[in-house]
Amino acid sequence: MIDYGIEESLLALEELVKINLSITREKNLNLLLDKILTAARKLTAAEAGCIYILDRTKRYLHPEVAQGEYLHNSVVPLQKIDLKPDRRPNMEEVAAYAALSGQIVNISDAYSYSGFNFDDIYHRDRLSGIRTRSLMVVPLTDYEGVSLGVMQLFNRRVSDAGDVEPFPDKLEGFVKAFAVQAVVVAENNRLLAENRNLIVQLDETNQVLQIENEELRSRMSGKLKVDEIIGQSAAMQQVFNLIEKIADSTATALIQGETGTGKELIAACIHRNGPHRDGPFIPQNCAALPEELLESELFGYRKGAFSGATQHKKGLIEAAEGGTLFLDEIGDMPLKLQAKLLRVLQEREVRPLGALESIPVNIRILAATHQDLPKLISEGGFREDLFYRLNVFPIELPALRERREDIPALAHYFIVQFSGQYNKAISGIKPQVLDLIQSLPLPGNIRELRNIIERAVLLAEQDGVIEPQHLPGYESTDIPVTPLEQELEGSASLKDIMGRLEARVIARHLQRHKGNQTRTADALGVSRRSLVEKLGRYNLRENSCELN
Ligand SMILES: Nc1ncnc2c1ncn2[C@@H]1O[C@H](COP(=O)(O)OP(=O)(O)OP(=O)(O)O)[C@@H](O)[C@H]1O
Repeated sequence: MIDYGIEESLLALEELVKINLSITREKNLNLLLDKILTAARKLTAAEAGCIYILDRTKRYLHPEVAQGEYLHNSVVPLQKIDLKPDRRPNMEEVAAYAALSGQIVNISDAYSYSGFNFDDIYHRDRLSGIRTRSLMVVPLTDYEGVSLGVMQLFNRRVSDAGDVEPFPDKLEGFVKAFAVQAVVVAENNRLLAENRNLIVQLDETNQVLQIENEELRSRMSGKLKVDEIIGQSAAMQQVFNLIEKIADSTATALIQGETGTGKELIAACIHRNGPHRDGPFIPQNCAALPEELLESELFGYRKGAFSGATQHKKGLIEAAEGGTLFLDEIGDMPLKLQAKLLRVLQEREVRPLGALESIPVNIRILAATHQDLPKLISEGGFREDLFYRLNVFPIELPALRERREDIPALAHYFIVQFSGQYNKAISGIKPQVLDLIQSLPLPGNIRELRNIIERAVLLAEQDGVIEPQHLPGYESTDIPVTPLEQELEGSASLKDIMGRLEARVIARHLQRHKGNQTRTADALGVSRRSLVEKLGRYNLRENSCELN
């Protein structure tokens, strides 16, 4: 044990450095707290001690470690301490007082001091037969005053045979400095542990999602291969059921859904699972080309069919032989081409521009649209007969907002995809980011979600996780607190805060106007009577001269 005479300060400092080194190496938070307490007891020659840690709500101090015969094995276990019983600061309980005020409390004899309620200590002493005399209560705060908890040290006894002594005042600064160091180490430790937990949690979530997905796929894919299509929602399950029913046939299907809901993906899935799977899958967007060009793209032409036709060109219908032609945005197909397409569907043959003969084709035709085709029919923009031909098997794809439960799995899927593409090792996404995404309107559906995740992966740390600031247009909802607000917010109510602010402003103006009430009232835009009333209320009268 160390006694702090002036000449022994150097020795004590050396001891402090040793202790600091040993606690810096400790990774387990509880063991670390235990080491901190051992060290503090050594520094102060305290017979016993304990550490309380503040919980996340900042409301309760929880006993974490206790040392010394009558605390450690006590028949009365240490209880958690409420910092604000009945919403009022608990200034009676010494540990609560130290935590709330940030002050060290140093008491030479608990039995002759009446400033705090020591009933618990007296009760424990009665049961243990040990008398608590001196105690030092140290708030565990870091350099910025952020509180971790409180350390209590009991009964300074410099030698085993000696009496209990008060803790010397000059020890306070020393213990406080030690506490700050210890808190920083503990806080870093806690953050590290939290980070590790978070990563483990993310890994677990990923694994769960992966397992769920695999299970789902194996259930679905008794026959159906739905790789690359994420969708555990009931709405998507229905879609998979439908696909399974038609996949075996060569039936035409009309896939309807908003932009970005995955129409092309579903079409490719039908193709992959159908009898034409070994043939080509050829997609063509009917809205992407003007009429003539679309016609020659789809139907092809013979040499000399028109002025620029210098050689034969096979159309996509012919090129899709033995496979699937996917006509996206079919609602935008011009009426003339609709008539020609109907013929292909009915006759199963195609006649290129300028050809005399038709060519038989064995293809599957799938079509998709985001438009309301019956409405288009009623407006004369779409052929009814073609609609019925295509609509043999309608598949309605739900918007992403109708199946938000799929968002986490989709997000993870895209994270993996883009992490690979951009050579990053992103390990997951924070739950609150998923919450944020799930609350977005997402009119662009899965394509929009995919873009959001691609951007987030690019912005995230090389081996980090996706955080809120990686989302587009993210603004922190934490409004920064000014130092003045911080200071004033110690007051209990808004009225109290406003009062203190008003008093400060008036005092400052009074000072500026050398106590002259009339000029101060003018400057503040209030009547002199009102100013006088406020001066009384805030006890500022002596700062002003009434006769001016
Ligand atoms: N269920 C899904 N699982 C994984 N990725 C999906 C899913 N649905 C769509 N995607 C992806 O979202 C993007 C948009 O999908 P797709 O092009 O199939 O939508 P679309 O409905 O055909 O869009 P548009 O109407 O604009 O043509 C693609 O990158 C696709 O791979």
